[in-house]
Amino acid sequence: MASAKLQERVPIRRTAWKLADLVVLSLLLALLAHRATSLLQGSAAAAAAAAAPRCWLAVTALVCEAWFTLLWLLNMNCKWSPVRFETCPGRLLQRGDELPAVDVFVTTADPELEPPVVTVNTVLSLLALDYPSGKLACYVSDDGCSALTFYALREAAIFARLWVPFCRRHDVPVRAPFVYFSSGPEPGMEDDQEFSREWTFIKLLALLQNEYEKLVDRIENAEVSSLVRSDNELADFFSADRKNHPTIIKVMWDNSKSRTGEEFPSLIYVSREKSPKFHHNYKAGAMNVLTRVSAVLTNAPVMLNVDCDMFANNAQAILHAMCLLLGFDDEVHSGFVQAPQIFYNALQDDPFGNQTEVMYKKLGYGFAGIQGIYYNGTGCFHRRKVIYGVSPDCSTHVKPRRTKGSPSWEELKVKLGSQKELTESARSIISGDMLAVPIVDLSSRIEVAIEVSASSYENNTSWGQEIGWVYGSTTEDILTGQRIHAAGWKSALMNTNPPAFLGSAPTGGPASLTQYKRWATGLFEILLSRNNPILLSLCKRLQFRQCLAYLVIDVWPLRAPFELCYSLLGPYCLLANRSFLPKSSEPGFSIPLALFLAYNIYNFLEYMDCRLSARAWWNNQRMQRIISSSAWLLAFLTVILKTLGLSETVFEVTRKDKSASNGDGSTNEADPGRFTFDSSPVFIPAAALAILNVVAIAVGAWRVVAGAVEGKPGGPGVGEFVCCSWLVLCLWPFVTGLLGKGSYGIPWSVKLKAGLLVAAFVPFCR
Ligand SMILES: O=c1ccn([C@@H]2O[C@H](COP(=O)(O)OP(=O)(O)O[C@H]3O[C@H](CO)[C@@H](O)[C@H](O)[C@H]3O)[C@@H](O)[C@H]2O)c(=O)[nH]1
Ligand SMILES: [Mn+2]
Repeated sequence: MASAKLQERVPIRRTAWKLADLVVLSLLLALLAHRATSLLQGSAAAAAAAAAPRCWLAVTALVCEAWFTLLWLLNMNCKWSPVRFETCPGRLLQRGDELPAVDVFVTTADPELEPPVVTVNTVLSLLALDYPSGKLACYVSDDGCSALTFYALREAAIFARLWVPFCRRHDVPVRAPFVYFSSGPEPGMEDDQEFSREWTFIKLLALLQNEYEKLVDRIENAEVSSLVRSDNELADFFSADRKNHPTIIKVMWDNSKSRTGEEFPSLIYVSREKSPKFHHNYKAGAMNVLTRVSAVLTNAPVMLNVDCDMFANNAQAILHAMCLLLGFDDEVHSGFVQAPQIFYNALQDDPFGNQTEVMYKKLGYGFAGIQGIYYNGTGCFHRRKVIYGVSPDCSTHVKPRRTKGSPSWEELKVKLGSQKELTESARSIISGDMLAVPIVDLSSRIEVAIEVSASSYENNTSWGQEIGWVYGSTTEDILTGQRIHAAGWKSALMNTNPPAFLGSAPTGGPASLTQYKRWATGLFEILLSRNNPILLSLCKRLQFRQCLAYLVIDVWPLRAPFELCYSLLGPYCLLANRSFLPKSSEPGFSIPLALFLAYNIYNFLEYMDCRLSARAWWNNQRMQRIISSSAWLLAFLTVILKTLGLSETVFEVTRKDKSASNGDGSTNEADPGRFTFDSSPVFIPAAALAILNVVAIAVGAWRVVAGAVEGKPGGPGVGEFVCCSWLVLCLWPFVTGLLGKGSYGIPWSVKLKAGLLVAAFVPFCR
């Protein structure tokens, strides 16, 4: 086996980075020490003078700085020992072994926010992947219960009959039609072929392009209301209310009916039952239904899940994943295999700070070196048995009795629910090897599939708890990944060139901040739940360092109050004529100065290390301040309100732009990189912070000019001015937004509320 290793785990050396980590850490500690000693001296002096110590300003600063130090330590732990994995799919093919079947899940929820053309491209790219057609099945979950999505997929299935064989025969690199047809024929593809073959190829290509354009045209101009009435297959949608309807499952294509040479994987449409009586648990609920439906239909031992906007960008994606699923001596090393989330519509220099590339390369590889990369919700291959809550040491045989920490077969049956076909399929998955034989005739099993997708099916079972995708957080991916790691599994980061999948990142202020708010909300829900990493590490098998690594992400919403507090200190001091940092004349001044420089240089170098631009660094560090004072802060407050029973958290679906149909990644916005606003409350705190800092600088500067500072030794110095100016630079989109027009301007309602917040703050600065 060693001669033909399918994968290699390569530790990444980072000695210089470790030193830099320690430099920043020691500066943070020096700052804390300086703060603590001057606090002690201050209170001693106050005691001697029998005056009440007025030290709360310094105490606030100390608490925040202690928090920042803790965060730095958490980050250091996470990044300390990164690894990457190399995969060799060529060897997999050479081995000629049989490959395990894969069930592919695509989720969509709203035909308005997620245009069906986008979903269709994703599905086509997956159907055409390099993998035996009989071993792949694609399930599309439609939480929107949309006739249009159904119609689009049915049309796509017809197109797939031409598309899939074409892609495989001509080894098309990217198999999402919109990418292929927008990039023109691959250079070299026709070069070395004879003239006649080239000519037929070009003719075929023209035919396909024409067919694709017709497909897009049909989808975009479909008259849904008349279709539902005239088309028999669409009749189910006629009276369907998306929040209250029975399950609709249709086999759009059954591969076993393919003619030889024209095979392509089965395609199944699933719109699970919705009923006002049951919470549907958003994407996690959809994934659990897909898991059960596929269990009774094709029951593949491996499941791949992608969001509807995430097309396969590397034809060998599944083969690479197989290298990691099959390539370890012990399968515990790859409970799941996650591909990085990379974006195709990425705007230059990441203006909205949501391309997360540095996060992947620094934190993601760091996680990979501990217990494994986090599950990211999309582009991930799961072992089905892992999803069934099986722990690594009980995986080869279903024990009749309980073995340490793992459920017995009887228990598992209760947990999975009583449906016979489902429990039987689960039994074969848990006890069998990776080569369980798929069931052939799909249409004979539809009734059963409908049964297991009922809203009430999960009552008195463990779905959403110990089995399947975990409920209770709008960031179900991190939560589910944590549960898998807590069961003792490790995970592998799959890094391919070109990237395995590409998705779309939201653009514009409202969409980006809403997405960050949802993530932070979900993360806070995780922290407050019994599935928080600390408990999982104490009571289960989540490794301690992995727990600390998860905390780096999970504490996003908790960072907001600390960062807000700290960013209020500067303007407070300028307004109140006080200071919280050492003066430039004092020896302690060099500590915050060095820290400020070291921290920013460190971050800047990380961007350089990832081959990103200086502009991308600036945009991200700026967005960090904006996100913290808007999205994370609101998420923090929302969850507090939810805990008090005053509000609910919802999964707000991110809008995906339709660039998949026009093919050039362009948006309607004149300047897509410029920050846009709407009247959402998420903008209020950041707008208030921008106004406050501008006012504070004006007041502070006026005092300097009027010479009012000299008389008072405790007044602000350079440090406070730098803090406020830096914040104004970071919040610059908001500063210009105060005067901007249209979507580039902050709406009056937001400005008014922000103004009121500032007015409420100023009286404190006396
Ligand atoms: O009720 C719902 C809501 C959402 N979705 C699907 O969930 C996916 C992710 O939703 P999206 O709005 O695109 O969220 P993003 O912020 O882009 O997604 C990231 O964050 C989510 C967790 O917050 C993860 O689930 C995703 O995989 C991850 O890409 C999409 O395919 C949706 O169709 C459903 O199926 N049902
Ligand atoms: Mn998305």
